[in-house]
Amino acid sequence: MATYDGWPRSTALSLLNYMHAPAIGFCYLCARTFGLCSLQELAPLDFKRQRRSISLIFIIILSYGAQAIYHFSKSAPQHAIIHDFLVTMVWGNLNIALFNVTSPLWHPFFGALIIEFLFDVALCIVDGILLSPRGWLGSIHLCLNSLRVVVSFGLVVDGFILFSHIRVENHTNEECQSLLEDRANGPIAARNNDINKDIEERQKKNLNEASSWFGYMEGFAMLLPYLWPKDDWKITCCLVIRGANVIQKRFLNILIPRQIGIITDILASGSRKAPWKDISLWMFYQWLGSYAGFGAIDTLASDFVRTYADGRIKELAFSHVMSLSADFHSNKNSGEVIKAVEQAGSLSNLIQFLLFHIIPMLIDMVVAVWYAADLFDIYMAFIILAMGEVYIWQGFFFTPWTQSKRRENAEDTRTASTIVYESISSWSAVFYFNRTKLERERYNSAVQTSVKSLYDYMSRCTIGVAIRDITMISGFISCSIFAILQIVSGKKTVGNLLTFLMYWGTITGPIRTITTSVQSISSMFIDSERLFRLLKEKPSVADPKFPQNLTTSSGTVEFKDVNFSYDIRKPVLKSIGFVAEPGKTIAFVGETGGGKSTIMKLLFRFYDVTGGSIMIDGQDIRSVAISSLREVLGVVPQDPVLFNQSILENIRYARLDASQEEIKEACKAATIHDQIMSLPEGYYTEIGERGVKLSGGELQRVAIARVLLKNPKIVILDEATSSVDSSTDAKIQEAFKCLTSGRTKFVVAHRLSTIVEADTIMVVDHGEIIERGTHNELLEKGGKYAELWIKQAPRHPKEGILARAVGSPLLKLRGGGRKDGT
Ligand SMILES: Nc1ncnc2c1ncn2[C@@H]1O[C@H](COP(=O)(O)OP(=O)(O)OP(=O)(O)O)[C@@H](O)[C@H]1O
Repeated sequence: MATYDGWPRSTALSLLNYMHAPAIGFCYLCARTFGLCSLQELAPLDFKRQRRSISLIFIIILSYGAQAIYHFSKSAPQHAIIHDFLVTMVWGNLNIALFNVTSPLWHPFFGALIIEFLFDVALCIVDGILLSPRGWLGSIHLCLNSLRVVVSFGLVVDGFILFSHIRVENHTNEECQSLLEDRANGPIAARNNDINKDIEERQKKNLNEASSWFGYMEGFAMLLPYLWPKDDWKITCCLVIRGANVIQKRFLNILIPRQIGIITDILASGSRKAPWKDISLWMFYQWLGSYAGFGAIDTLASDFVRTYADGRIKELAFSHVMSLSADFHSNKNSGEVIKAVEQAGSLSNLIQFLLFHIIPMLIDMVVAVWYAADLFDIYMAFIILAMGEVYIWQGFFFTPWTQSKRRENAEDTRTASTIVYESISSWSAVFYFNRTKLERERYNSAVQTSVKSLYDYMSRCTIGVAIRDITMISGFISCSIFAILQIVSGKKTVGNLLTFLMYWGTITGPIRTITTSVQSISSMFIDSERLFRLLKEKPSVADPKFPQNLTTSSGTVEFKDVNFSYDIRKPVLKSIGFVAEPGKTIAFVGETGGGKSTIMKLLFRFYDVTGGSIMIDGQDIRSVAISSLREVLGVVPQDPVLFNQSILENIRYARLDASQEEIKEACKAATIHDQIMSLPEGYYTEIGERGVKLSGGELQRVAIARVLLKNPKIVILDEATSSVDSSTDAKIQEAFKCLTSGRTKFVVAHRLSTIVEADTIMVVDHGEIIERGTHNELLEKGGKYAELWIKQAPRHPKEGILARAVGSPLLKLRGGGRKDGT
C-alpha cells in the first residue's frame, strides 16, 4: 500500500483529505443559495442525461465506499477514512437531490463536479505518483483514484456541453432577432417586452409560491412589527426569557447525561462513598431543565408572545380586509376570507416554531455529532451521521407523498365549510326552492370526501413514521454494539456508554424534529398561504399619498366626462357629465341595468372612474381622504344592510354619539317610530341577520332614519321608497324635503311619480345620459322618459299622471287627451 509517512507529502495528503468534502459541500451550497437569490432559471434535464449523470456519480460513490473498506482494513490514518466517509456522504446527498428533481438548478452541480475533478487529479498525483505504491492493493488504490479522475472529467465535459447549450439557446434568440428587426421599435421588440413581462410575472409568482422561501420572507418582514413591536417591553422581556431558555437547554442537553456518566464512573471505580457533590449537581441540572425550573417561566413567556402575536395578526388581517375596495368584496368568497382571518394564528405559530425550535435543533444536531465523537470516536459520529442522513432523506421522500393528501384534505374541508356557510346564509333561497334535501346531500358528500382524504393522509403518515423508525432502531443498535465493543476492548468506560444512552434522545430529537418539522412546517405554510394571499391584495381604490380632508362649502357635485367599466371588455358608463347644485334634486331614471346605481357608487368612490373626473366643491374626489368623502355622503340603498343587533344600535350606526331622542326624531321623520314602539321590546328589538325580522318597507324606513340621523351634506336615495306604500311614501317624501333643504340630493327611481318634482331628471340608457330636463320638459319632448311615463301611467290613475301628460306629443300620437283638456 501507499506510504503515509514523511513531510510534506503526508501533510499535503491529509490537507487534501480534510478539505475535499467541505469544499464540494461549500461550493454547492453557495452556488445554490446564489441561484435561489438571483432567481436563476431552472434548466430541465432530459431524462437520459439525468440518468447518465446519476449513474456516473454513483460510480464515484461506490469507488469511495470501496476505498473506505480498504482504508479501514489496512488501519489507514484517520484523515483518509474520514475523507472517504465524508465524500461518500456528500455525493450521496447530491445524487439523491439530482434524482429528485426534473429541472435542477444546474450551476451548483456543475461547480461541485469541477471541484471533484480538481481534487481527484490532485489526490491522484499526491497519492499515486508522489507516494509510490507497494503491492497489488496499492495498485487498486491508484486504479480507484484514476477511475474517479476519468469519471469526474466525463461529468465535467458533459456538464460543460449542457451548460453552453443553455447559454447558446439564450443567445440564439437575441442574436437572430437583432439581425431581423430594429430592436427598439419593431414587433420583435414588442415580443421581447411581452417575454420580459412574462418572465417578470413568473419570477414574482415563483417568489410568492409555497416552494419559494422568498415570498414568505417578504411576508415575515411585513409581519414582524405586528408580532413583536419594538417598543413593547413586555414582549421584549418574554423574548429575552425565551432566548435564555434556548441557550440553557443547549448546555443542559450535554450536562445532564455527562453528569450521569461521571457518577457511574465513580461508582464503577469501586468507591464506597456516594458522590454527593456530583449527585447534587445532577439534581440541580434536572430541576433547572424541568417544568418546575426554567420550563414554566419559558412556557409562560411563550404563551404570552404567542397569544399576543395571534391577536395582533388577526387584527391586521381583519383591518386589511376592511380596507380593500369594492371590487375585492364583490368578487370574494366570504367563507374563504373568514377562514384566512381565523387562520392568522398559524402564521405566528410558524414564525415562533422556526425561531425557537428549528434553529436550536440545527445547533443540537451539530453538537450531537461532535459530542458523540468526543465520547467514543469519529466512527460513532459517522454511524449517527449515516443514520440521520437516511432518516432525513426518508422524510423528504415521504413528505410530498403525505402532504399531497394533506392539501387534498384541506381543500375538501374548505369545500364542506363553504357549503355550510352558503346554505346557512342563503337559507331563504333554499326554502323557497325547497332544496333542503339537495343541500343536505351536497354537504354529506363533501363531508364524506373530506373524511376519506383525512384517513388517507393519516394512513400515509403512519406508514412513513413506521419506515423511518426502522432506520432509527437500526442506528441505535449499531451505535450500542459499537460502544459495547469499545468498552470491552478497554478503550472507553461504562460511564461513557451510560452518557451516550442518556444522550441518545438529544441526538435523535433534532433528526426526528427536522423530518417531522418538514411536515408540520409545510402544513403551517399551507394554512398560512391563504392569509399571505389576502395580505398581498392591494385596494384598487386608496387614499392619495398626502390626503387632504374634503372641505365642503355648498356641496356642488360635478361629473366631468366620466367613463367607467367594471370589466375592461364591457363599458358601463360613457361620457357622463352634469352639475348638481346644492338644494337641487337630480333624479336618474331609465331601464334596469342602464348604470344609474353605478353613477352613485362612483360618487362614493367604491370604484375609481376610468376616464374623466368627479368633483365636489371643486375638489377631485380622488385627491381627498376617502373617509372625509364618505362622511359628507348619505345613502339609502336599494337593498339596505342591517346588523343582527337591536333597532336602536342599527340606527345609531350612522352617528355613534347620537342621543336616544335624536334617534327617535329620525324614526318619526321616517314614519317608522310607531311601528317600532308596537314591537314587544321597542327600540331594543333584535332584528335578525340582515334584518330578516323586518318587512321590506320597514327595513327601508330604518335605513332612511339612519340617513336622517347622519344628516349628510349630499344625499343619495337609490330606490329608497320602492318597498313602501303610496301614503307612507308621501310622508317620507315630506321628511326628505326637511332633510334635503339646502343640500344636494340624488334620487335613483323606477317609480317616476316619486321624482316628478325633481329639478333635473336624467334618463340613463346603456351607460349614457340620453335625455335631461324637468318632468314637463321631458314629457313635452316625447322621448324615452315620456315612453316610460306612459308605461307606468295606468298604475297610478289617481295621481293625475294622465292629466299632467295632456298635450304631450306622445299622448297626441297615441290619440290620447280630451278636447276639453280634462
Ligand atoms: N360589481 C359589479 N361587477 C360587474 N358588473 C356590475 C357590477 N355591478 C353592476 N354591474 C353591471 O353594470 C351594469 C349597470 O348596473 P347598475 O346597477 O348601475 O344598473 P342600474 O341602472 O342601477 O340598474 P337597476 O335599475 O336595476 O338598479 C349592469 O350591466 C350590471 O350587470
